[in-house]
Amino acid sequence: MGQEAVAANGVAAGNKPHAVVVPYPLQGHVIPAVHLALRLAERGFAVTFVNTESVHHQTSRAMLGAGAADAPGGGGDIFAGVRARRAAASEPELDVRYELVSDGFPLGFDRSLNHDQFMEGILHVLPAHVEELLRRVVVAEDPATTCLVVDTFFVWPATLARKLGVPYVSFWTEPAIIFSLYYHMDLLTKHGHFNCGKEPRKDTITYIPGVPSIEPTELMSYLQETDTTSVVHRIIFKAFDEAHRADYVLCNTVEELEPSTIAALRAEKPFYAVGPIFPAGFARSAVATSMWAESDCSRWLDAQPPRSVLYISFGSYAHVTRHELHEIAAGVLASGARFLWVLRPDVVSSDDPDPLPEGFKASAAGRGLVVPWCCQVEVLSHAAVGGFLTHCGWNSILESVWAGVPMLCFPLLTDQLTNRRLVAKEWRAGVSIGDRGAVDAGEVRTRIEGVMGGEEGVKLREQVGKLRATLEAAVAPGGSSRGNFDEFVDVLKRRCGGGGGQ
Ligand SMILES: O=c1ccn([C@@H]2O[C@H](COP(=O)(O)OP(=O)(O)O[C@H]3O[C@H](CO)[C@@H](O)[C@H](O)[C@H]3O)[C@@H](O)[C@H]2O)c(=O)[nH]1
Repeated sequence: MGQEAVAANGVAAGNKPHAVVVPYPLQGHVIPAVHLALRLAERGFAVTFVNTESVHHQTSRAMLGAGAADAPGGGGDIFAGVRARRAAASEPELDVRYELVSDGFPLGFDRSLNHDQFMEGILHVLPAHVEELLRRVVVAEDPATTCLVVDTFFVWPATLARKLGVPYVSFWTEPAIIFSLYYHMDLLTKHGHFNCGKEPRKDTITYIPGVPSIEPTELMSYLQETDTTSVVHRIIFKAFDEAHRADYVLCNTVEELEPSTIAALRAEKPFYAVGPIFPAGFARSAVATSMWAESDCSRWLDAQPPRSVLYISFGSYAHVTRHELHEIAAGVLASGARFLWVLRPDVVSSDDPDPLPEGFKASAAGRGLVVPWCCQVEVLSHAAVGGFLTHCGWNSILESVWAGVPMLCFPLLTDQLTNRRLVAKEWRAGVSIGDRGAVDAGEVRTRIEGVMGGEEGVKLREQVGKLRATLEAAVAPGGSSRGNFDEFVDVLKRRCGGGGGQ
Protein backbone atom coordinates (compact mmCIF):
# COMPACT_ATOMS: atom_id res chain seq x y z
CA MET A 1 0.00 0.00 0.00
CA GLY A 2 1.51 3.31 -1.06
CA GLN A 3 -0.10 5.74 1.35
CA GLU A 4 -0.89 5.08 4.94
CA ALA A 5 -4.67 5.13 5.44
CA VAL A 6 -5.97 7.15 8.35
CA ALA A 7 -9.18 6.11 10.05
CA ALA A 8 -11.99 8.50 10.93
CA ASN A 9 -10.85 8.27 14.54
CA GLY A 10 -7.40 9.47 13.54
CA VAL A 11 -5.64 6.13 14.00
CA ALA A 12 -3.21 5.26 11.24
CA ALA A 13 -3.99 1.86 9.79
CA GLY A 14 -0.46 1.14 8.60
CA ASN A 15 -0.40 -2.24 6.99
CA LYS A 16 -2.16 -3.98 9.87
CA PRO A 17 -4.52 -6.79 9.01
CA HIS A 18 -7.92 -5.29 8.36
CA ALA A 19 -11.18 -7.08 9.22
CA VAL A 20 -14.43 -5.75 7.80
CA VAL A 21 -17.13 -7.04 10.16
CA VAL A 22 -20.68 -7.14 8.78
CA PRO A 23 -23.37 -8.28 11.25
CA TYR A 24 -26.83 -9.46 10.24
CA PRO A 25 -29.11 -6.53 11.09
CA LEU A 26 -30.92 -8.16 14.02
CA GLN A 27 -30.27 -7.70 17.75
CA GLY A 28 -29.18 -11.29 18.47
CA HIS A 29 -26.55 -11.05 15.72
CA VAL A 30 -25.32 -7.49 16.23
CA ILE A 31 -24.41 -8.07 19.91
CA PRO A 32 -21.92 -10.94 19.36
CA ALA A 33 -20.56 -9.25 16.20
CA VAL A 34 -19.73 -6.09 18.18
CA HIS A 35 -17.84 -8.08 20.78
CA LEU A 36 -16.06 -10.14 18.16
CA ALA A 37 -15.02 -6.89 16.46
CA LEU A 38 -13.56 -5.61 19.73
CA ARG A 39 -11.66 -8.85 20.27
CA LEU A 40 -10.13 -8.61 16.82
CA ALA A 41 -9.16 -4.99 17.42
CA GLU A 42 -7.55 -5.99 20.73
CA ARG A 43 -5.47 -8.50 18.77
CA GLY A 44 -4.04 -5.86 16.47
CA PHE A 45 -6.58 -5.81 13.64
CA ALA A 46 -7.87 -2.61 12.16
CA VAL A 47 -11.61 -3.25 12.16
CA THR A 48 -14.31 -1.65 10.06
CA PHE A 49 -17.71 -2.39 11.59
CA VAL A 50 -20.57 -2.06 9.11
CA ASN A 51 -23.95 -1.37 10.69
CA THR A 52 -27.23 -0.63 8.98
CA GLU A 53 -28.58 2.89 9.40
CA SER A 54 -31.70 1.35 10.87
CA VAL A 55 -29.93 -0.65 13.61
CA HIS A 56 -27.70 2.35 14.31
CA HIS A 57 -30.71 4.63 14.63
CA GLN A 58 -32.55 2.25 16.92
CA THR A 59 -29.58 1.58 19.22
CA SER A 60 -28.72 5.27 19.38
CA ARG A 61 -32.30 6.16 20.19
CA ALA A 62 -32.39 3.52 22.89
CA MET A 63 -29.15 4.80 24.42
CA LEU A 64 -29.59 8.53 24.11
CA GLY A 65 -33.28 9.15 23.88
CA ALA A 66 -35.23 9.86 20.70
CA GLY A 67 -34.29 13.56 20.52
CA ALA A 68 -30.53 13.05 20.35
CA ALA A 69 -30.65 10.26 17.81
CA ASP A 70 -33.04 12.12 15.56
CA ALA A 71 -30.70 15.11 15.38
CA PRO A 72 -28.45 15.25 12.28
CA GLY A 73 -25.55 12.85 12.84
CA GLY A 74 -27.26 11.96 16.11
CA GLY A 75 -25.84 9.12 18.16
CA GLY A 76 -22.46 9.24 16.36
CA ASP A 77 -20.46 6.04 16.51
CA ILE A 78 -21.61 3.19 18.75
CA PHE A 79 -17.98 2.48 19.67
CA ALA A 80 -17.46 5.98 21.10
CA GLY A 81 -18.16 4.68 24.62
CA VAL A 82 -15.35 2.11 24.37
CA ARG A 83 -12.92 4.77 23.21
CA ALA A 84 -13.84 7.00 26.12
CA ARG A 85 -13.59 4.13 28.62
CA ARG A 86 -10.19 3.03 27.30
CA ALA A 87 -8.88 6.59 27.25
CA ALA A 88 -9.99 7.10 30.86
CA ALA A 89 -8.17 3.89 31.83
CA SER A 90 -5.06 4.95 29.81
CA GLU A 91 -5.43 1.85 27.64
CA PRO A 92 -4.22 1.99 24.03
CA GLU A 93 -6.82 3.11 21.52
CA LEU A 94 -8.46 0.40 19.44
CA ASP A 95 -8.59 0.87 15.69
CA VAL A 96 -12.31 0.40 15.09
CA ARG A 97 -13.87 2.38 12.28
CA TYR A 98 -17.60 2.61 11.88
CA GLU A 99 -19.59 2.66 8.62
CA LEU A 100 -23.32 2.77 7.93
CA VAL A 101 -25.29 1.37 5.02
CA SER A 102 -28.94 1.57 4.13
CA ASP A 103 -30.99 -1.63 4.26
CA GLY A 104 -33.21 -0.08 1.62
CA PHE A 105 -36.09 1.03 3.85
CA PRO A 106 -36.83 4.37 5.53
CA LEU A 107 -35.78 4.60 9.19
CA GLY A 108 -39.39 4.76 10.34
CA PHE A 109 -40.38 1.56 8.50
CA ASP A 110 -41.64 -1.07 10.98
CA ARG A 111 -39.38 -4.02 10.22
CA SER A 112 -40.99 -6.20 12.88
CA LEU A 113 -44.53 -5.69 11.56
CA ASN A 114 -43.42 -6.08 7.93
CA HIS A 115 -41.05 -8.97 8.49
CA ASP A 116 -41.14 -10.62 5.07
CA GLN A 117 -40.76 -7.33 3.23
CA PHE A 118 -37.78 -6.51 5.45
CA MET A 119 -36.26 -9.91 4.68
CA GLU A 120 -36.76 -9.37 0.92
CA GLY A 121 -34.71 -6.19 1.39
CA ILE A 122 -31.97 -8.14 3.16
CA LEU A 123 -32.00 -10.61 0.29
CA HIS A 124 -32.12 -8.20 -2.63
CA VAL A 125 -31.29 -4.61 -1.60
CA LEU A 126 -28.85 -4.63 1.32
CA PRO A 127 -26.24 -6.63 -0.64
CA ALA A 128 -25.96 -3.87 -3.26
CA HIS A 129 -25.42 -1.21 -0.59
CA VAL A 130 -22.83 -3.34 1.20
CA GLU A 131 -21.00 -4.08 -2.04
CA GLU A 132 -20.79 -0.39 -2.88
CA LEU A 133 -19.42 0.37 0.58
CA LEU A 134 -16.96 -2.52 0.58
CA ARG A 135 -15.55 -1.58 -2.80
CA ARG A 136 -14.70 1.81 -1.31
CA VAL A 137 -13.45 0.49 2.04
CA VAL A 138 -11.41 -2.41 0.68
CA VAL A 139 -9.87 -0.37 -2.11
CA ALA A 140 -9.01 2.49 0.28
CA GLU A 141 -7.16 -0.08 2.34
CA ASP A 142 -5.30 -2.89 0.66
CA PRO A 143 -7.10 -6.05 -0.49
CA ALA A 144 -3.97 -8.00 0.40
CA THR A 145 -4.41 -7.13 4.09
CA THR A 146 -8.21 -7.28 4.24
CA CYS A 147 -10.70 -10.02 5.12
CA LEU A 148 -14.49 -10.03 5.33
CA VAL A 149 -15.98 -11.31 8.58
CA VAL A 150 -19.63 -11.61 7.68
CA ASP A 151 -22.62 -13.20 9.40
CA THR A 152 -23.28 -16.61 7.81
CA PHE A 153 -26.92 -15.69 7.12
CA PHE A 154 -25.91 -13.20 4.42
CA VAL A 155 -26.48 -14.35 0.87
CA TRP A 156 -23.44 -12.91 -0.91
CA PRO A 157 -20.23 -12.95 1.15
CA ALA A 158 -18.30 -15.69 -0.67
CA THR A 159 -19.21 -14.25 -4.06
CA LEU A 160 -18.32 -10.73 -2.99
CA ALA A 161 -15.09 -11.81 -1.28
CA ARG A 162 -14.00 -13.55 -4.50
CA LYS A 163 -14.80 -10.42 -6.51
CA LEU A 164 -12.76 -8.29 -4.11
CA GLY A 165 -9.99 -10.86 -3.87
CA VAL A 166 -10.16 -11.19 -0.08
CA PRO A 167 -10.89 -14.12 2.27
CA TYR A 168 -14.40 -14.75 3.63
CA VAL A 169 -14.69 -15.56 7.33
CA SER A 170 -18.20 -16.79 8.03
CA PHE A 171 -19.38 -15.76 11.51
CA TRP A 172 -21.98 -18.15 12.93
CA THR A 173 -23.92 -16.89 15.97
CA GLU A 174 -25.80 -20.12 16.70
CA PRO A 175 -24.62 -23.55 17.92
CA ALA A 176 -22.47 -25.74 15.68
CA ILE A 177 -25.26 -28.33 15.40
CA ILE A 178 -27.45 -25.77 13.61
CA PHE A 179 -24.65 -24.90 11.21
CA SER A 180 -24.15 -28.59 10.51
CA LEU A 181 -27.85 -29.29 9.86
CA TYR A 182 -28.14 -26.39 7.39
CA TYR A 183 -24.79 -27.29 5.86
CA HIS A 184 -26.11 -30.80 5.18
CA MET A 185 -29.59 -29.89 3.93
CA ASP A 186 -28.79 -31.94 0.81
CA LEU A 187 -28.57 -35.07 2.99
CA LEU A 188 -31.89 -34.29 4.67
CA THR A 189 -33.48 -33.93 1.24
CA LYS A 190 -31.85 -37.07 -0.14
CA HIS A 191 -33.16 -39.11 2.82
CA GLY A 192 -36.65 -37.61 2.58
CA HIS A 193 -36.64 -35.60 5.82
CA PHE A 194 -36.79 -32.13 4.24
CA ASN A 195 -37.79 -30.44 1.01
CA CYS A 196 -38.38 -33.71 -0.79
CA GLY A 197 -41.64 -32.92 -2.59
CA LYS A 198 -43.73 -35.19 -0.36
CA GLU A 199 -44.66 -35.63 3.29
CA PRO A 200 -41.29 -35.73 5.14
CA ARG A 201 -40.19 -38.87 6.99
CA LYS A 202 -40.84 -38.83 10.73
CA ASP A 203 -38.20 -41.31 11.89
CA THR A 204 -34.96 -40.44 13.66
CA ILE A 205 -32.24 -38.78 11.58
CA THR A 206 -28.95 -40.65 11.97
CA TYR A 207 -26.83 -39.65 8.99
CA ILE A 208 -25.70 -36.06 9.69
CA PRO A 209 -21.93 -36.15 10.28
CA GLY A 210 -21.17 -35.56 13.96
CA VAL A 211 -24.85 -35.61 15.00
CA PRO A 212 -25.45 -39.18 16.20
CA SER A 213 -29.24 -38.83 16.15
CA ILE A 214 -31.89 -36.15 16.07
CA GLU A 215 -35.69 -36.29 15.84
CA PRO A 216 -37.38 -34.38 13.00
CA THR A 217 -39.34 -32.45 15.68
CA GLU A 218 -36.00 -31.19 17.04
CA LEU A 219 -34.93 -29.65 13.75
CA MET A 220 -34.96 -25.90 13.24
CA SER A 221 -38.47 -24.66 12.44
CA TYR A 222 -37.52 -23.86 8.84
CA LEU A 223 -36.42 -27.46 8.26
CA GLN A 224 -39.74 -28.72 9.61
CA GLU A 225 -41.80 -26.67 7.17
CA THR A 226 -43.04 -28.21 3.94
CA ASP A 227 -43.47 -24.94 2.06
CA THR A 228 -39.87 -23.98 1.40
CA THR A 229 -40.56 -21.00 -0.84
CA SER A 230 -40.67 -18.39 1.94
CA VAL A 231 -38.18 -15.53 1.88
CA VAL A 232 -36.38 -16.96 4.92
CA HIS A 233 -35.95 -20.29 3.12
CA ARG A 234 -34.56 -18.52 0.09
CA ILE A 235 -32.12 -16.67 2.36
CA ILE A 236 -31.03 -19.88 4.11
CA PHE A 237 -30.53 -21.81 0.85
CA LYS A 238 -28.41 -19.06 -0.65
CA ALA A 239 -26.51 -18.32 2.58
CA PHE A 240 -25.43 -21.95 2.98
CA ASP A 241 -24.50 -22.19 -0.64
CA GLU A 242 -22.12 -19.33 0.16
CA ALA A 243 -21.07 -20.90 3.49
CA HIS A 244 -19.81 -23.95 1.59
CA ARG A 245 -17.35 -21.56 -0.04
CA ALA A 246 -16.27 -19.82 3.19
CA ASP A 247 -12.54 -19.82 3.84
CA TYR A 248 -13.00 -20.04 7.62
CA VAL A 249 -15.94 -20.39 10.00
CA LEU A 250 -15.95 -18.74 13.41
CA CYS A 251 -18.65 -20.06 15.72
CA ASN A 252 -19.96 -18.63 18.97
CA THR A 253 -19.95 -21.99 20.71
CA VAL A 254 -17.58 -24.02 22.88
CA GLU A 255 -15.86 -27.18 21.73
CA GLU A 256 -16.65 -29.13 24.90
CA LEU A 257 -20.38 -28.40 24.48
CA GLU A 258 -20.61 -29.93 21.00
CA PRO A 259 -17.48 -32.04 20.48
CA SER A 260 -18.63 -34.55 17.86
CA THR A 261 -20.44 -31.96 15.71
CA ILE A 262 -17.44 -29.64 15.74
CA ALA A 263 -15.00 -32.47 14.97
CA ALA A 264 -17.10 -33.44 11.93
CA LEU A 265 -17.31 -29.83 10.70
CA ARG A 266 -13.54 -29.47 11.05
CA ALA A 267 -13.18 -32.28 8.55
CA GLU A 268 -15.06 -30.04 6.05
CA LYS A 269 -13.29 -26.72 6.57
CA PRO A 270 -11.37 -24.62 9.11
CA PHE A 271 -14.01 -24.28 11.84
CA TYR A 272 -13.17 -22.43 15.05
CA ALA A 273 -15.33 -22.62 18.20
CA VAL A 274 -14.42 -19.37 19.96
CA GLY A 275 -17.36 -18.74 22.32
CA PRO A 276 -18.85 -17.62 24.44
CA ILE A 277 -18.54 -14.13 23.00
CA PHE A 278 -19.79 -11.71 25.66
CA PRO A 279 -19.36 -8.05 26.57
CA ALA A 280 -16.14 -7.54 28.55
CA GLY A 281 -16.55 -8.68 32.14
CA PHE A 282 -20.06 -9.96 31.37
CA ALA A 283 -21.25 -6.48 32.30
CA ARG A 284 -23.14 -3.65 30.63
CA SER A 285 -21.27 -2.95 27.43
CA ALA A 286 -19.61 0.37 26.68
CA VAL A 287 -20.90 -0.11 23.11
CA ALA A 288 -24.52 0.82 22.52
CA THR A 289 -26.07 -2.45 21.33
CA SER A 290 -29.56 -2.52 22.82
CA MET A 291 -32.29 -1.72 20.32
CA TRP A 292 -34.76 -0.74 23.06
CA ALA A 293 -34.14 1.50 26.06
CA GLU A 294 -33.04 -0.60 29.04
CA SER A 295 -35.07 -0.28 32.23
CA ASP A 296 -32.92 -0.30 35.36
CA CYS A 297 -34.15 -3.28 37.39
CA SER A 298 -31.33 -3.36 39.94
CA ARG A 299 -33.18 -1.58 42.78
CA TRP A 300 -36.15 -3.90 42.45
CA LEU A 301 -33.92 -6.98 42.24
CA ASP A 302 -31.88 -5.84 45.26
CA ALA A 303 -35.06 -6.00 47.31
CA GLN A 304 -35.83 -9.64 46.41
CA PRO A 305 -34.53 -12.70 48.30
CA PRO A 306 -31.69 -14.73 46.69
CA ARG A 307 -32.73 -16.99 43.80
CA SER A 308 -36.40 -16.09 44.23
CA VAL A 309 -36.99 -14.33 40.90
CA LEU A 310 -37.95 -15.97 37.62
CA TYR A 311 -36.60 -13.91 34.70
CA ILE A 312 -38.76 -14.14 31.56
CA SER A 313 -37.75 -12.99 28.09
CA PHE A 314 -38.42 -14.06 24.51
CA GLY A 315 -35.47 -12.21 22.96
CA SER A 316 -35.55 -9.55 20.30
CA TYR A 317 -37.04 -11.15 17.21
CA ALA A 318 -39.69 -13.82 17.66
CA HIS A 319 -43.35 -13.18 18.33
CA VAL A 320 -45.75 -15.08 20.58
CA THR A 321 -49.50 -15.29 20.21
CA ARG A 322 -51.84 -13.69 22.70
CA HIS A 323 -53.09 -17.14 23.64
CA GLU A 324 -49.56 -18.39 24.44
CA LEU A 325 -48.83 -15.25 26.41
CA HIS A 326 -52.02 -15.63 28.45
CA GLU A 327 -51.33 -19.29 29.28
CA ILE A 328 -47.81 -18.40 30.42
CA ALA A 329 -49.07 -15.40 32.39
CA ALA A 330 -51.68 -17.58 34.17
CA GLY A 331 -49.01 -20.20 34.97
CA VAL A 332 -46.64 -17.57 36.32
CA LEU A 333 -49.35 -16.07 38.55
CA ALA A 334 -50.48 -19.49 39.81
CA SER A 335 -46.90 -20.50 40.67
CA GLY A 336 -46.65 -17.65 43.16
CA ALA A 337 -43.06 -17.01 42.01
CA ARG A 338 -41.57 -13.55 41.95
CA PHE A 339 -40.76 -12.57 38.41
CA LEU A 340 -39.13 -10.01 36.14
CA TRP A 341 -40.73 -10.14 32.70
CA VAL A 342 -39.26 -8.42 29.64
CA LEU A 343 -42.22 -7.75 27.43
CA ARG A 344 -40.90 -6.26 24.20
CA PRO A 345 -43.37 -3.73 22.80
CA ASP A 346 -43.85 -5.87 19.65
CA VAL A 347 -43.69 -9.30 21.29
CA VAL A 348 -47.17 -10.13 19.99
CA SER A 349 -47.26 -7.40 17.32
CA SER A 350 -46.46 -3.71 17.08
CA ASP A 351 -50.23 -3.40 16.59
CA ASP A 352 -50.87 -4.92 20.02
CA PRO A 353 -48.70 -3.04 22.51
CA ASP A 354 -50.51 -4.20 25.67
CA PRO A 355 -51.12 -7.93 25.24
CA LEU A 356 -51.05 -9.13 28.88
CA PRO A 357 -54.36 -10.38 30.31
CA GLU A 358 -56.53 -7.73 31.93
CA GLY A 359 -55.75 -7.38 35.60
CA PHE A 360 -52.42 -9.22 35.32
CA LYS A 361 -50.29 -6.38 36.58
CA ALA A 362 -52.62 -5.72 39.53
CA SER A 363 -52.63 -9.41 40.51
CA ALA A 364 -48.84 -9.50 40.34
CA ALA A 365 -48.31 -6.24 42.24
CA GLY A 366 -45.56 -6.56 44.84
CA ARG A 367 -43.99 -9.67 43.37
CA GLY A 368 -43.64 -9.02 39.66
CA LEU A 369 -42.06 -6.39 37.47
CA VAL A 370 -42.81 -6.01 33.74
CA VAL A 371 -40.38 -3.95 31.64
CA PRO A 372 -39.99 -3.44 27.87
CA TRP A 373 -36.23 -4.26 27.83
CA CYS A 374 -33.35 -4.54 30.29
CA CYS A 375 -29.62 -5.19 30.46
CA GLN A 376 -29.99 -8.98 30.41
CA VAL A 377 -26.45 -9.89 31.42
CA GLU A 378 -26.81 -7.67 34.51
CA VAL A 379 -30.16 -9.20 35.39
CA LEU A 380 -28.97 -12.79 34.96
CA SER A 381 -25.91 -12.03 37.11
CA HIS A 382 -28.06 -10.75 39.99
CA ALA A 383 -28.20 -13.01 43.06
CA ALA A 384 -32.00 -12.65 43.21
CA VAL A 385 -32.50 -14.46 39.87
CA GLY A 386 -33.11 -18.21 40.24
CA GLY A 387 -34.54 -19.26 36.86
CA PHE A 388 -34.89 -18.07 33.27
CA LEU A 389 -38.00 -18.75 31.21
CA THR A 390 -36.44 -18.32 27.78
CA HIS A 391 -37.28 -18.67 24.10
CA CYS A 392 -33.88 -20.41 23.76
CA GLY A 393 -32.11 -17.82 21.63
CA TRP A 394 -28.48 -18.92 21.57
CA ASN A 395 -27.12 -15.77 23.25
CA SER A 396 -29.65 -16.13 26.06
CA ILE A 397 -28.63 -19.76 26.61
CA LEU A 398 -24.92 -18.94 26.77
CA GLU A 399 -25.62 -16.03 29.10
CA SER A 400 -27.83 -18.12 31.37
CA VAL A 401 -25.17 -20.83 31.63
CA TRP A 402 -22.47 -18.25 32.33
CA ALA A 403 -24.62 -16.79 35.11
CA GLY A 404 -25.38 -20.27 36.51
CA VAL A 405 -29.15 -19.92 36.03
CA PRO A 406 -31.29 -22.97 35.08
CA MET A 407 -33.71 -22.56 32.19
CA LEU A 408 -37.37 -23.17 31.43
CA CYS A 409 -37.53 -23.55 27.67
CA PHE A 410 -40.24 -22.19 25.39
CA PRO A 411 -38.73 -22.14 21.89
CA LEU A 412 -40.63 -20.14 19.29
CA LEU A 413 -38.92 -20.64 15.93
CA THR A 414 -35.68 -21.09 13.96
CA ASP A 415 -32.72 -22.63 15.92
CA GLN A 416 -34.56 -22.28 19.22
CA LEU A 417 -36.24 -25.68 18.84
CA THR A 418 -32.92 -27.43 18.38
CA ASN A 419 -31.31 -25.32 21.11
CA ARG A 420 -33.93 -26.63 23.55
CA ARG A 421 -32.77 -30.14 22.74
CA LEU A 422 -29.22 -29.16 23.77
CA VAL A 423 -30.37 -27.51 27.01
CA ALA A 424 -33.05 -29.92 28.17
CA LYS A 425 -32.07 -33.27 26.67
CA GLU A 426 -28.30 -33.25 26.25
CA TRP A 427 -27.11 -31.02 29.06
CA ARG A 428 -30.06 -31.31 31.48
CA ALA A 429 -29.61 -27.65 32.34
CA GLY A 430 -33.26 -26.80 31.83
CA VAL A 431 -36.75 -28.18 31.24
CA SER A 432 -39.33 -27.68 28.53
CA ILE A 433 -42.58 -25.94 29.47
CA GLY A 434 -44.37 -27.30 26.40
CA ASP A 435 -44.62 -26.68 22.69
CA ARG A 436 -45.97 -23.69 20.82
CA GLY A 437 -49.74 -23.71 20.52
CA ALA A 438 -50.05 -26.43 23.17
CA VAL A 439 -48.57 -24.48 26.09
CA ASP A 440 -50.82 -24.82 29.11
CA ALA A 441 -51.03 -22.73 32.30
CA GLY A 442 -51.12 -25.79 34.58
CA GLU A 443 -47.96 -27.26 33.05
CA VAL A 444 -46.22 -23.86 33.19
CA ARG A 445 -47.07 -23.56 36.88
CA THR A 446 -45.77 -27.07 37.68
CA ARG A 447 -42.55 -26.48 35.78
CA ILE A 448 -41.92 -23.12 37.45
CA GLU A 449 -42.55 -24.61 40.89
CA GLY A 450 -40.16 -27.47 40.13
CA VAL A 451 -37.33 -25.25 38.96
CA MET A 452 -37.73 -22.40 41.45
CA GLY A 453 -38.49 -24.42 44.58
CA GLY A 454 -38.19 -28.13 44.05
CA GLU A 455 -35.66 -30.91 43.91
CA GLU A 456 -35.62 -30.47 40.13
CA GLY A 457 -34.19 -26.97 40.53
CA VAL A 458 -31.35 -28.25 42.72
CA LYS A 459 -30.35 -30.86 40.13
CA LEU A 460 -30.60 -28.41 37.24
CA ARG A 461 -28.51 -25.87 39.09
CA GLU A 462 -25.84 -28.49 39.66
CA GLN A 463 -25.76 -29.25 35.95
CA VAL A 464 -25.63 -25.58 34.98
CA GLY A 465 -22.76 -25.17 37.43
CA LYS A 466 -20.80 -27.88 35.61
CA LEU A 467 -21.50 -26.27 32.24
CA ARG A 468 -20.48 -22.90 33.57
CA ALA A 469 -17.16 -24.37 34.72
CA THR A 470 -16.70 -25.78 31.20
CA LEU A 471 -17.28 -22.36 29.65
CA GLU A 472 -14.95 -20.67 32.10
CA ALA A 473 -12.22 -23.22 31.40
CA ALA A 474 -12.67 -22.76 27.63
CA VAL A 475 -11.87 -19.05 27.78
CA ALA A 476 -9.10 -19.31 30.41
CA PRO A 477 -5.43 -19.59 29.37
CA GLY A 478 -4.93 -23.04 27.83
CA GLY A 479 -8.69 -23.40 27.22
CA SER A 480 -10.19 -24.55 23.91
CA SER A 481 -11.92 -21.32 22.87
CA ARG A 482 -8.94 -19.21 23.74
CA GLY A 483 -6.63 -21.58 21.83
CA ASN A 484 -8.97 -21.67 18.83
CA PHE A 485 -9.15 -17.89 18.71
CA ASP A 486 -5.35 -17.62 18.94
CA GLU A 487 -5.02 -20.11 16.11
CA PHE A 488 -7.60 -18.27 14.01
CA VAL A 489 -5.83 -14.93 14.56
CA ASP A 490 -2.47 -16.48 13.61
CA VAL A 491 -3.88 -18.04 10.46
CA LEU A 492 -5.61 -14.86 9.40
CA LYS A 493 -2.58 -12.71 10.12
CA ARG A 494 -0.43 -15.01 8.03
CA ARG A 495 -2.96 -14.68 5.23
CA CYS A 496 -3.56 -10.92 5.39
CA GLY A 497 -1.33 -9.77 8.17
CA GLY A 498 0.68 -7.04 6.57
CA GLY A 499 3.63 -6.13 8.73
CA GLY A 500 2.02 -4.15 11.51
CA GLY A 501 0.04 -6.74 13.48
CA GLN A 502 1.04 -7.87 16.96
O1 LIG B 1 -34.32 -7.36 27.72
C1 LIG B 1 -33.39 -7.87 27.07
C2 LIG B 1 -33.54 -9.03 26.28
C3 LIG B 1 -32.44 -9.48 25.58
N1 LIG B 1 -31.25 -8.84 25.65
C4 LIG B 1 -30.09 -9.33 24.91
O2 LIG B 1 -30.46 -9.59 23.56
C5 LIG B 1 -29.83 -10.75 23.08
C6 LIG B 1 -30.89 -11.68 22.56
O3 LIG B 1 -30.28 -12.70 21.83
P1 LIG B 1 -30.89 -14.18 21.78
O4 LIG B 1 -31.14 -14.68 23.13
O5 LIG B 1 -29.95 -15.01 20.97
O6 LIG B 1 -32.29 -14.04 21.11
P2 LIG B 1 -32.80 -13.31 19.75
O7 LIG B 1 -32.76 -11.87 19.92
O8 LIG B 1 -34.12 -13.91 19.47
O9 LIG B 1 -31.72 -13.78 18.67
C7 LIG B 1 -31.77 -14.21 17.34
O10 LIG B 1 -30.41 -14.56 17.07
C8 LIG B 1 -29.90 -15.65 17.83
C9 LIG B 1 -28.44 -15.81 17.47
O11 LIG B 1 -28.31 -15.99 16.12
C10 LIG B 1 -30.71 -16.91 17.58
O12 LIG B 1 -30.23 -17.97 18.39
C11 LIG B 1 -32.17 -16.62 17.90
O13 LIG B 1 -32.98 -17.76 17.64
C12 LIG B 1 -32.64 -15.45 17.04
O14 LIG B 1 -33.99 -15.16 17.26
C13 LIG B 1 -29.04 -11.35 24.24
O15 LIG B 1 -27.67 -11.02 24.11
C14 LIG B 1 -29.62 -10.65 25.46
O16 LIG B 1 -28.68 -10.43 26.51
C15 LIG B 1 -31.10 -7.74 26.44
O17 LIG B 1 -30.01 -7.16 26.55
N2 LIG B 1 -32.18 -7.28 27.12
